[in-house]
Amino acid sequence: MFGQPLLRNMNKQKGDFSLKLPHTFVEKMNALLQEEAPRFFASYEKEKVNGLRFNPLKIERDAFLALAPFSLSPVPFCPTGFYYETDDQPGKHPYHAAGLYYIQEPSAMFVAETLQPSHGEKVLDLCAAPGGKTTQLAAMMDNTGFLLANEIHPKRVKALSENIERLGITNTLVTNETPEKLAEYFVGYFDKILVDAPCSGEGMFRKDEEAIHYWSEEHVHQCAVKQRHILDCAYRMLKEGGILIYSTCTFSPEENEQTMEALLQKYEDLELVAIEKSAGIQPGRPEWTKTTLTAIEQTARLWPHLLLGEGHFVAKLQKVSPAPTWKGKNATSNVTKQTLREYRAFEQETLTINIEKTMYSFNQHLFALPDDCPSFAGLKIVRAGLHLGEQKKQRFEPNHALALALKKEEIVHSLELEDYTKYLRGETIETGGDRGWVVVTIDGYPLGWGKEVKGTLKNFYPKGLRI
Ligand SMILES: C[S@@+](CC[C@H](N)C(=O)[O-])C[C@H]1O[C@@H](n2cnc3c(N)ncnc32)[C@H](O)[C@@H]1O
Repeated sequence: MFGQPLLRNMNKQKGDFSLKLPHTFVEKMNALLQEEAPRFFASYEKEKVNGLRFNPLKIERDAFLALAPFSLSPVPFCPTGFYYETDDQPGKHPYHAAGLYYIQEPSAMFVAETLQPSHGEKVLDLCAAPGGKTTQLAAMMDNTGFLLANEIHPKRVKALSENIERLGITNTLVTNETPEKLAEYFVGYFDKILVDAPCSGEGMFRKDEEAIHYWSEEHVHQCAVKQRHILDCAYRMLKEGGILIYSTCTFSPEENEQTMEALLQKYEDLELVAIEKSAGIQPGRPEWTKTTLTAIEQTARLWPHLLLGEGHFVAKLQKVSPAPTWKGKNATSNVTKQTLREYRAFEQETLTINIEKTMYSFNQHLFALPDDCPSFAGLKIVRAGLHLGEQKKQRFEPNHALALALKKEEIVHSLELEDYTKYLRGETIETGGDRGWVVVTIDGYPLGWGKEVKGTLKNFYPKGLRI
């Protein structure tokens, strides 16, 4: 349902936010922006805007708009993105648990749009948690090809993995590695790489006031050093002709224009590719580089005073000369006949489809690997494609991820409920049926498993997700 959140939000005043901004940051932005600075600082007095992206892996745009009980208006630079009103609280709706959308800051949606991965490509999201861009990339790839989503921090990788599960993503390997380790494995492997870099977060001050407390000039410098190191690793993993996207949510030229300038000076075979700009998106600033590099105008800046969203920087580069080619092998199945037989017996009873992928088992857990999945021996794997379930004594127990990756017509027994809170709270539900494995659906969209035995549905909604 379309509403007018833009105008209402634009007019909401937030109080004197600029008073909380670090003094040195204010001085620096004044010096950089000069006569534009008052408009920039005025944006801190406005309420932040909220965004969500519907999930085209599960629902089409018109069906989503007909179903969503929120006030929505389109984000001009992302076809799947919408602004919503703060009072809507889409994160609390069962449609969120069903993975029909991902809540994401609107400017952040522009990054994956710039990468534009195609079906069947090999794509790396090197700094991926909590998964805003990974989930967008996987949807653009229509769950085909191979997507490696990596996150260095063990706690943050869990959130990434859960979001991938909720959105029904099946083409992704989730790893918890350093960029250096991945660079040893994947020399010249990827068609497209996203480095959504850790940064000083200046563009998020309005959304996340904690970022203000972390800010210092020293932190900006440390981030710039870290970013260059991550980019070195990304460069090694890019194949000839491959595309690299670099993005931050900060304003500082040291982390943006100057990081790109240093990268281009270091690697002669990297070239900037022009990013198409519309809807208030601005070019990067040559005058903020050390060598007044004109080509930097091809990069993009999203400013909170010029569009409805927070601050972002995006650059697109291409590797133009021959690169070493990948020498690795693809993963092969390690599954025993017995495990496969038990899974197929479950599948025949429960699903109307056969999942024909390379099967892989970690301990008793069975996964359907993404197409052309490279061998991952020695890497810290958090999720390997679609988690089908666990082999228990003489039976197969399906995983939550499988329910969330299915369409209603792929399920033999499903159950619509009048009251979803009971299911999402993990309670047992009296159904009167005796059908075995059942997928609980909301308006036909899977929420999770239940096992219906002698009139009662035993609840398999994961404990960690219960409300
Ligand atoms: C801007 S956030 C990524 C946001 C994510 N792409 C999304 O759209 O949801 C940057 C990520 O980089 C990770 N990071 C921090 N230090 C890193 C390093 N040295 N190498 C790789 N990633 C790092 C952080 O943990 C963080 O999750």
